[in-house]
This record gives sequence, structure tokens and C-alpha cells, in this order.
Amino acid sequence: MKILSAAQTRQADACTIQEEGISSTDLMERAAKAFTGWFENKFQSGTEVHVFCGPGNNGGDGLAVSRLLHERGHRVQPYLVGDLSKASDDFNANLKRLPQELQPIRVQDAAAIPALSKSAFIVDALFGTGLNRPVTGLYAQVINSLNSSGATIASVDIPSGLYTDSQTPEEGAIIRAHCTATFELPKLAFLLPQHEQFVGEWHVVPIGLSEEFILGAPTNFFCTTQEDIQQLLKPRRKFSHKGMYGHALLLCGGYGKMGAAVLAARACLRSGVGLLTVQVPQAGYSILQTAVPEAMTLTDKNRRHLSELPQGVEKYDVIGVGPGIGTERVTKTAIGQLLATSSHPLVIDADAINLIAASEKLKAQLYKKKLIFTPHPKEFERLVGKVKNDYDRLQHLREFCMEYKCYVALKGSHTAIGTPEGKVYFNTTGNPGMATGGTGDVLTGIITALVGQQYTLEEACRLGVYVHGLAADLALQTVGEIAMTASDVIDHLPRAFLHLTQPMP
Ligand SMILES: NC(=O)C1=CN([C@@H]2O[C@H](COP(=O)(O)OP(=O)(O)OC[C@H]3O[C@@H](n4cnc5c(N)ncnc54)[C@H](O)[C@@H]3O)[C@@H](O)[C@H]2O)[C@@H](O)CC1
Ligand SMILES: [K+]
Repeated sequence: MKILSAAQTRQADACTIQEEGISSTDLMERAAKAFTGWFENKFQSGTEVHVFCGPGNNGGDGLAVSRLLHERGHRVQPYLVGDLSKASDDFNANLKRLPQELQPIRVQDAAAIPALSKSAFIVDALFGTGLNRPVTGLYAQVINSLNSSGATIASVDIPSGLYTDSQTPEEGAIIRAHCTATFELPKLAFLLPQHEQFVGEWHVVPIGLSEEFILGAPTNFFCTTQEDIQQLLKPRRKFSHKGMYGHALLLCGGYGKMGAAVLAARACLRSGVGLLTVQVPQAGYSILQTAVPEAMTLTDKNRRHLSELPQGVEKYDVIGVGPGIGTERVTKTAIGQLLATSSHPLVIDADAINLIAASEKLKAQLYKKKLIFTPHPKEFERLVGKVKNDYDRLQHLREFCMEYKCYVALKGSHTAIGTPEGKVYFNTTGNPGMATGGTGDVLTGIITALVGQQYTLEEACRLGVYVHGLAADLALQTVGEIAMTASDVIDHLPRAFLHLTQPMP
């Protein structure tokens, strides 16, 4: 699913109106109906709904929503905030359509801002994607007052004051919504951790914008949906054998961190790899053989750390490296050898990233390789330097991937996958239960398995990240967020793959 800019969204609206031969008020009515349906589904409440409307089309939506909720038996109070002399045509059209008994309250100065209680419901329709400067003055006072009321806030399209696709200036007030129903496509701002406090839970409500326009609209940003993933999955063939699903090598584990190798190996095997060899330092031999009997185990000559590549390294289809390996000098040498000698696709995680980030010599060896990096934000900063904010991080992600022609799965609540073409795919599965040690090792194992099965690097990243989050979402039902461990994520991989191959109702 594409993510469009605010400007493209406006064009999509205009194109839809032209294509369908409808008026912009008709499209607004559609949007208001979609929001009202979502709102009623979400909040079956008898309490009064306070709808705050700004002067633009977002405010127009608010007025139409007020009318529709009123028609459906809700107690509604609309508020018209600020200077209405420049109100949009569709705002005015919907103001006229308010029934007699629905008298809006004008809020033209701070004294008129109502004091709402915690139990109130607020619909925030002050500003949408047409916001073109930070919110200050009376509008900011209204926003601050609504935020501090403690009432439940549902935003129309986007929390008012939040810029859709660029950094909101510091001085601008922003609504802290509990939930947001956004029209047709997700907005880039929703996917960034720095906006967590504003966006809350968000849902996309379709309003039938021009498919043709959306299809043709250029963008670098995408959200991965279940449909996208199901189209990527390759069924296993009846007459297939283990040789057809790849032989993966994992270079993982170190003294005190053999668990990382166990987790990566178990996840790799649960993700369909044909054969798996794991090389661990000598101290890990019994651990691996006992904990993961399906994997073949090789030992490094070093007792505690990765220090060499296995003999015949060419025979593997993919190599996953990093979890638990540490940053010893001998390990750095081994990573150097790996980058210098291997033409395999490499999945590079954890301390392998840290070692590369700290060495210009290793970095210089990254060119012309088939590479997937799976850093968390701190590891990513070690690679690219300090970032200023989430938009800056995205820019660095795109530039790094384009420079090294590699893939990066930048882990987070919406893991962002960068590609050599400068595209970014945001993931839509996963939950805070995954914020615990070992889940990254699991992801390395999954992606390594998928590359081994001849998925392209892009497919392996998108599918791997999605199924990793989906397994955690399925684990929620039995273990919940607090108790979730990385092993729970592995244990739910079978259900996650089943869910994707045989979608449940
Ligand atoms: N264009 C369309 O056909 C549709 C638009 N829709 C709604 O319309 C919204 C976009 O509407 P608009 O483009 O009218 O924009 P907005 O309603 O977001 O706001 C634009 C108005 O606010 C003013 N403004 C912008 N920033 C301000 C600030 N910081 N302080 C004070 N005033 C400020 C502008 O001068 C303009 O009058 C969408 O988010 C969506 O809710 C939906 O009804 C779907 C159809
Ligand atoms: K809004």
C-alpha cells in the first residue's frame, strides 16, 4: 500500500472528483460517512460527542460528521473554532446543512473554550492534511485545553497540528489523539516513533479515491499489507526435497551468548530452510547439538569467539552473521574475511554491524555485495552517524541503501525496510511484547532462511519482518505482551505461516 504526501492526497481528491463527475461536497459526505461508521463501531457510547471544527475541509468533515452522528441518535455538540471569514466552500455548505436543533458554539477567544471532563468524547476536526504552518494562538489554546482535559479524542484524518509528511516545527501545538481514522491511505507521520503520543491507534478508512491516480502516483514510501505478503509467499512443491530450500550457514554465538545462536537457528529452521549449519565457538558445541538437533554444528578453533570461516564456505546459499558474536579483534578479522571472500548473500546483524560500523576498512568492503542489515536504531546510528529526528533517520536509511546497494531492515514498532532504489517499506505487524532480548536474533534466523529459499533480498526482508511480527501478534493471545519472550515468537512461527497460507476468517 502506497503512502502519499499531503500534496498528492489533494491531487487524489481532485482526480476522484473529476473522474466520477461528483462534487467535492459529495466526496466530503463519503469521507464523513466513513468516519462516522468507524466511530460508531469503536465507541458505543451514550455520552455527548463534542466536535471541534477548524475553517478548512477537515472542519467541513467535522460538521458533516456532527450531522450524521445526530441523525443516528447521538447527542452532538459542534464547535466552530477561529476566524470563519476564510472558511472553505465545503465547510460553509456543511454548516448550512446542520439541522436547526444542532446549534454550533463559536469559539473565537480563549474565554469561549469549553472545560470538558474526562468522560467526554471529542472529535478533532480542526486541521487535516491542509495544515501549512505550525499551530499557534487560539487554535493552540484549544488544542492544549483538549489535550489536558483527559477526554477521549478521535481525530479526523490526522491529529490536528501534526504535519503529514515532514517534521512539525517545535512551536506548533498538536492534538494527542487516542485514535485516528485516516482517509484511504496511511500518512507517513503515523509510522514514526516520535509521533506515538499524538497519533495513538490509527485505522485507514477507505473513501474510494481514484485507484488510477494512486497507482500512478510516484512515492518512495509503502506500508506492507497482509495481501502484499500473501502474494510473495511461494508454495512448496510436491516433488521437492531439502536441497531445493537452500543450505544456510549461521555464524552466531559467543561465550555467554550461545542462546543467540540457538534462537537464530531455531527461527531459521521454523522458516522453511532446507538445511542449516551453525558454526559456534567450541564452548557452544554441546549447547547447539542439544538445543537444536535439526541443525548441523561446526566449531570454531577458538573456544569463546568467532575467529574463522568454515572450510568450504562457498557451498552455502546464504550466511547469517552477528547475533551473540561479540566484538573481539579475532571476530573482526573473521568478518573481514567474510566480506572479502564471500559472494553469498549475507544477513548482517548485531555485533557484526557494530564491527563494520567501527571500521572504515570493513565499510569499504561492503560495495558490490548482496547485503541485508538488520540494525536497531542505535546500531543504525553507529553505521550512519547521529540522526536529528525520525525524518532524518529515514533520509539516512535511503541514502545508505542507495550508496551500498543494500537492504536495511531498521527495527522498530513499524520496522522500515530500505532498498537500493531508495524505497522504504514499513511493516504493519508486531507489538511491544517484542521489546525483549533475543527477538532480533529470531529475525536474523527467519530472513536467512528466506534468502536460502531463493526469495529475493527485498522479498526476504518484507516477508521476514512481517511474519516475525505476525508470530508475536499471535503469541499475544496466549502469553500477552509482558511475559512474551523471543522463544514465544519462534513457537508461533508455524501459526504465522499457516495464517498466511490459509487465511483465517
Ligand atoms: N479535498 C477533498 O475533497 C476532501 C478533503 N477531505 C478533508 O479535508 C482535509 C484537508 O482539507 P483542507 O485542504 O481544506 O485543509 P485543512 O482543513 O487541513 O485546513 C486548511 C485551512 O486551515 C488554514 N490553516 C492551515 N494551517 C493553519 C494553521 N497552522 N493555523 C491556522 N490556520 C491554518 C488554511 O489556511 C486553510 O484555511 C483532509 O484532511 C480531510 O479531512 C475529506 O473530506 C475528503 C475529501
Ligand atoms: K484532524
